[in-house]
Amino acid sequence: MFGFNERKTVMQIFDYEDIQLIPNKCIVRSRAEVDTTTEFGGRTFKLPVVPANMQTIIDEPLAKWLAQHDYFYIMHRFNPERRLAFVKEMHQAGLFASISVGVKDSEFALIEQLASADLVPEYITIDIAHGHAQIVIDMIQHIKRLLPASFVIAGNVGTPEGVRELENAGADATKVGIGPGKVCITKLKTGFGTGGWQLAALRWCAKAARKPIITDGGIRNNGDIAKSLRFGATMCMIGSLFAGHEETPGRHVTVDGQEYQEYYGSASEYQKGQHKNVEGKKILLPIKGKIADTLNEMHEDLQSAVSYAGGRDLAALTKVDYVIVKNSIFNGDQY
Ligand SMILES: NC(=O)C1=CN([C@@H]2O[C@H](COP(=O)(O)OP(=O)(O)OC[C@H]3O[C@@H](n4cnc5c(N)ncnc54)[C@H](OP(=O)(O)O)[C@@H]3O)[C@@H](O)[C@H]2O)C=CC1
Ligand SMILES: Nc1nc2c(ncn2[C@@H]2O[C@H](COP(=O)(O)O)[C@@H](O)[C@H]2O)c(=O)[nH]1
Repeated sequence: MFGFNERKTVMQIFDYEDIQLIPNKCIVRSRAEVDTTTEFGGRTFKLPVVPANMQTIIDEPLAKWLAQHDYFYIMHRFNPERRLAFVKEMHQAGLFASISVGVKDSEFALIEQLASADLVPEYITIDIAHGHAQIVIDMIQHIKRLLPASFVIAGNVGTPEGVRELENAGADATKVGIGPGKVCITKLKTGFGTGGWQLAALRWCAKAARKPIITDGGIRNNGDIAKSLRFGATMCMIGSLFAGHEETPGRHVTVDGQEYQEYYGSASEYQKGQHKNVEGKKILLPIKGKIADTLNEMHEDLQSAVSYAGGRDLAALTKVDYVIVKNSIFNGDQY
């Protein structure tokens, strides 16, 4: 499958399910030798993975647990009044603070309040559906002016032009993915986005990027993490694979004797409390057990992937050959 980029040159269009990576000769005696750590924003994390900054995926106790165990986290922005105290509490506990902001006037004011209180979050993520926007550029510059030591992640975008503009404005990393999420309906409601070709969009954006990219949405299997690194991601933001754990905060519901957890979009009516500009839905996922077990399995699968790549750390994944085996648009999702 082929499409055209902005310069009208032909590019290949594919998604996670369409790609298979090609093995190289193994150079480790055991997968346990493989190092899956990654450096991001001046810290080293155990995995190139971050749970989505959504209300049914992360809360403050889980954020604290992730930081204590050397995983990257981004706290969501849906308890806006808690963020100042959250930064203070994380710092008092000797942990890094990583918060999300929007772009409303009150969010610009929050940055001013943090600066006046001399509270400097190590990471600030600007979390907007359509991140290729002047208001996001304004917010990046506002943060860089008042909190220059914070590492700023800006998004979401879906084009090289979006990546470059946010980087040029001062973003330290960009987040790529418009509409590939499991509970996303943007592609159906608006006709726009990277849903169905997120991996190709990542590749397209990564070719233009000079700073790290977080790929966001569409990861359905642990092998998709290795594929994301192959096509240019430094980090993978994941919602649905983390939804439904004992520690994730979605409400539990019982249907026909089976226990489920809610996973809903940040632009769903469940998040917003009203049916306005809805671009997200709610699904129920069976309870999966402990998040530590899922992270451990991701670690093992990624170690195995690196061994297939013929290396001993994540850099090996960035160079492997691949084949495109098929193509489909919905990535297994239904409206
Ligand atoms: N990654 C993705 O594909 C998507 C993610 N989301 C998530 O949903 C949450 C809510 O996002 P968002 O609605 O941006 O947050 P906000 O409600 O904070 O809106 C962002 C601001 O941008 C304006 N805006 C203009 N055009 C758009 C547009 N096409 N989409 C969104 N805002 C627009 C909004 O004004 P006004 O409301 O008046 O238009 C508002 O002032 C976020 O957590 C986001 O990550 C939502 C959709 C897609
Ligand atoms: N279009 C929408 N996208 C959303 C919404 N809420 C969150 N998201 C995005 O999805 C990913 C998680 O994707 P997954 O495939 O791993 O489940 C998340 O990080 C957001 O970028 C929404 O309401 N609409």
